[in-house]
Amino acid sequence: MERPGRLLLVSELRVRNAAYNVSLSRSLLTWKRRVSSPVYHPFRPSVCHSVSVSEIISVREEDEENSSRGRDDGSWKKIKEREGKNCRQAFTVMYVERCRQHRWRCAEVTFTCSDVALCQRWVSSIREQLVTITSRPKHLLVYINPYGGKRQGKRIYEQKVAPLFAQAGISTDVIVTEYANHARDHLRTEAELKNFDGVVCVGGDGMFSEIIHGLIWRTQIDDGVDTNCPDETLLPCSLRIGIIPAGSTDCICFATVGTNDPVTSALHIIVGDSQPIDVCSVHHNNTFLRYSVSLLGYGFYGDVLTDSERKRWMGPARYDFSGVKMFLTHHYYEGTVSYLPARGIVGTPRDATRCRSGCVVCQHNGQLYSERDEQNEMDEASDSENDSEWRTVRGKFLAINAASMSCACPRSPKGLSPAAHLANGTTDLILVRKCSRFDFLRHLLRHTSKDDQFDLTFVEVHRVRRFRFTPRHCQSDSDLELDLQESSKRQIFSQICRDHPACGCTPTYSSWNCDGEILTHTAIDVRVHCQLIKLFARGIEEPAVFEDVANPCAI
Ligand SMILES: CCCCCCCCCCCCC/C=C/[C@@H](O)[C@H](COP(=O)(O)O)NC(=O)CCCCC
Ligand SMILES: Nc1ncnc2c1ncn2[C@@H]1O[C@H](COP(=O)(O)OP(=O)(O)O)[C@@H](O)[C@H]1O
Ligand SMILES: [Ca+2]
Repeated sequence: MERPGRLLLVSELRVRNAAYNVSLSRSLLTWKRRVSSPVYHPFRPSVCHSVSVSEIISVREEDEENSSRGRDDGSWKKIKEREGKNCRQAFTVMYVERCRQHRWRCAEVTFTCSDVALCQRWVSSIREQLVTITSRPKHLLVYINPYGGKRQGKRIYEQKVAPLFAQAGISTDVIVTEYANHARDHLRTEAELKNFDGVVCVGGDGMFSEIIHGLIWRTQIDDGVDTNCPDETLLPCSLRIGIIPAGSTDCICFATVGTNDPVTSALHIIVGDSQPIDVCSVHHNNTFLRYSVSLLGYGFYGDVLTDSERKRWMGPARYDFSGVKMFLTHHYYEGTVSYLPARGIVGTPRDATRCRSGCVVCQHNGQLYSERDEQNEMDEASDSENDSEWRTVRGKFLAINAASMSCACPRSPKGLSPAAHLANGTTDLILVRKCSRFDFLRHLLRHTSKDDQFDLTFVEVHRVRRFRFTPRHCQSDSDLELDLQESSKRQIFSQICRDHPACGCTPTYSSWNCDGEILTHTAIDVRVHCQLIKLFARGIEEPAVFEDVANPCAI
């Protein structure tokens, strides 16, 4: 709990019908019920509330108009009734209240006082403090995908988010997209970005992906960066991005906020949170393909996505249907994965610690203390040049997943890589080798339980800065010769399979699932760009310490 510092204002005000000592400092607004009797009363807890100024959404003076209309909760009406016609002055403070499971709500408290001037002084003092918070956005560009998830994006925005933005004094330009890539192309070519303090997307991971593609492209083009070159250092985007979850998985929102709740996301935007995020660039033969911030998955997750796109009419349930189907199909894919292990970093994918709000590892870009200075001097391109560092794994895989964040979502609350960091400049490369259906099910089920999904002989995980994948049929001749023996065996079986298509013979290629969008190429070169973008988020908060909950004013 923050200490209040020098008090700016202290008064005795009333909340409902009780007298409170109310104080305002630069960091805290506190209201504590006055105790009429000095005798200690063990069964009447001292009622004391404290709100960080940074989490006050707004303050409004209650006026005649409000009182005659009667607000939704009727609180001012009740005050008027209690106080009679000779009414008192009142003001209402709206602030963030934490609920269960990382949800935030907008709570209100109405203070009354007998003196008009005092009431106005309170309102203006609180407003003055809010104005000093420069990280809060004032103008936002909002894109709504009306087609994602359960097709509720527009309703969610209009009913749950727009009223909160209005209350917080945020003005918006809203665009409801009319086709796929509308938002991306608008950001690339039309949007007057200098007029905005941030961009908000209402939709799923695919909609978020459109926004980052537009913003990253715009930032690089403005500075003449060649995005087709995988070794180019990309420039970070200055505008923050807010995600109002209205998609099917909403993994990026869940993994950065801890819940998929539109009101919580709106409040994180209003208070001006900022969370840097790593971005992977995906190239094929020196041609840029896509960016990814959460999952790049080949094999199982690629197949689930491809199959589920044909069943969009099912809504989010399509993933469950295709998930079960692809699990039963049990396809594996051959290829070569090469990766550049992340050196000189804090942590491994097998750590018990988690990336949480204010993560110290991410604050230092994942670098060890001793390595930071060296890192500053290091030319990042040398990563790709130092071939001795690259490692190669060849084999048959059920899944190849690169998780640049935990990829937590309601289906898997701890995610594909629970210890992954949001902003340490690495991605966790998870290789699931061909195994029995039973073993693969054990691995998958561990995404939903406390058990370690990596503690299996056929699973390996590496924290990397860069990796490449080549499917077997794209490998060089010399590579292929190594597999000659096995190949002749396969030819016999593939003939049998052509004759009996129902035998379930595995296809040659899968597709890459790139944040929920299908990639057009299978051979890819992936590189992590540390903290390329920023979200209106703060990472998942640890649950409040018991002491603070029980006694919020114990400071
Ligand atoms: C048979 C038991 C299976 C239990 C497996 C549970 C594992 C679930 C892990 C899910 C990780 C999801 C990573 C996130 C990917 C999203 O970017 C992507 C697109 O999201 P959106 O645009 O919001 O729809 N979602 C998916 O690819 C869905 C994967 C679902 C797999 C079952
Ligand atoms: N107006 C639109 N009509 C059709 N597709 C759209 C529209 N706007 C965005 N899209 C595309 O919809 C796809 C799914 O969006 P997304 O927000 O990820 O929802 P979901 O989570 O249900 O997949 C994305 O590929 C996105 O580019
Ligand atoms: Ca999607």
